[in-house]
Amino acid sequence: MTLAPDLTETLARARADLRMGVPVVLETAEGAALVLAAETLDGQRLADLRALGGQPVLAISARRAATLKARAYDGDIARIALPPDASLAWVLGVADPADDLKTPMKGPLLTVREGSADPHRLALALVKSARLLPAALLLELETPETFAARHRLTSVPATEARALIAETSPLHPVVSARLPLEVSEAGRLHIFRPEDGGEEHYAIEIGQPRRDVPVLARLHSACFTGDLMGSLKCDCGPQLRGALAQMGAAGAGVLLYLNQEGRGIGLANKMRAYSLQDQGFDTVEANHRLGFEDDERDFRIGADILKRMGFSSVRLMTNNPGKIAMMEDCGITVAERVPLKVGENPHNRDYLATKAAKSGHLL
Ligand SMILES: Nc1nc2c(ncn2[C@@H]2O[C@H](COP(=O)(O)OP(=O)(O)OP(=O)(O)O)[C@@H](O)[C@H]2O)c(=O)[nH]1
Ligand SMILES: [Zn+2]
Repeated sequence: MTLAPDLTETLARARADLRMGVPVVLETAEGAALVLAAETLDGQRLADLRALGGQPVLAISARRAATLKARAYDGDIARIALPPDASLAWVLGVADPADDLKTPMKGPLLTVREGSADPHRLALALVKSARLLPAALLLELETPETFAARHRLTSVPATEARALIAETSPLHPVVSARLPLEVSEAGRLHIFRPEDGGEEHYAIEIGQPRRDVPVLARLHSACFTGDLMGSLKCDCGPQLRGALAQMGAAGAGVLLYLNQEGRGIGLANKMRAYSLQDQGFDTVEANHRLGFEDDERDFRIGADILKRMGFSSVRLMTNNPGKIAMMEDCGITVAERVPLKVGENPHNRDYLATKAAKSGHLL
């Protein structure tokens, strides 16, 4: 018997540590590396890192590297050698594009090309899954065997973690209860919880949809600003209410409310993107400058929930062809696309036009 955490639980701990600014250790085939998330780094930990000796490396995504004009020898990521005199502000400036225009980074940024980039890639995947900016400091450890235990740090076996982090965590139904809604008194809310300590996702079932014919369905990604605050910058609120209203009128349907705020980058990063949009960048460019892809959502989650609820075929309410392709890939038949065009206003007109031009949304 062991009470020790398994790999999934260890990764959840590592994410929590990184969010608080606590370093974690990656055990690699060659040794081990200390990892710190750039976003939550502080002056003391930077000094502690330097005191260990060696050459710290700041890993960023190729997207961010393109903005900073740093060479990304590793394809999808770049490894910048931390200059000896680099301050905390310097590290944060590489990670966060907020002041790119006001105070452009002074180059050239020296990027590393020798050795394996695998630990750096994994570190970036970890900080991203912790909803932090995709930038991490790594230092190869001289005495890997005892380091984590001596400093009471979470230690992650890199090879096994790499495979696990690419997978979608299994989801389990927790509870469901009757929830009368304005659009239909026959509402029911289901809660699904992932095994990896991540956010729960919800399904709202309206009426008693048949499982043997395509169900009217909507995969809605959380948007705190649009869904709850009535933000005019996007069309999420009207889409959410419009979809529920159509399901209510039809007497049956299922709406998945997926907690993938900001197309999977989290609310804090979405607000960073909004700041960049105020500097003149569009929704896609803003994500790229932050180091993210324009859409970081994992749509397998939605397909898994539908299957768990017994649905295999949907009439999908969306304007996003990517969602349709992803559902089909995940084994859900999209029998019909039901357009969902509501809520255009002067503030979101450019946002919607960009989605049509760059993300292939159907107008
Ligand atoms: N990163 C980022 N996310 C945004 C921005 N505006 C809205 N979002 C997020 O985008 C998601 C909206 O997704 P959906 O409503 O599923 O929209 P969609 O993928 O365009 O597809 P359909 O609405 O189905 O046509 C929500 O998670 C919002 O929080 C933005 O400017 N930047
Ligand atoms: Zn929105």
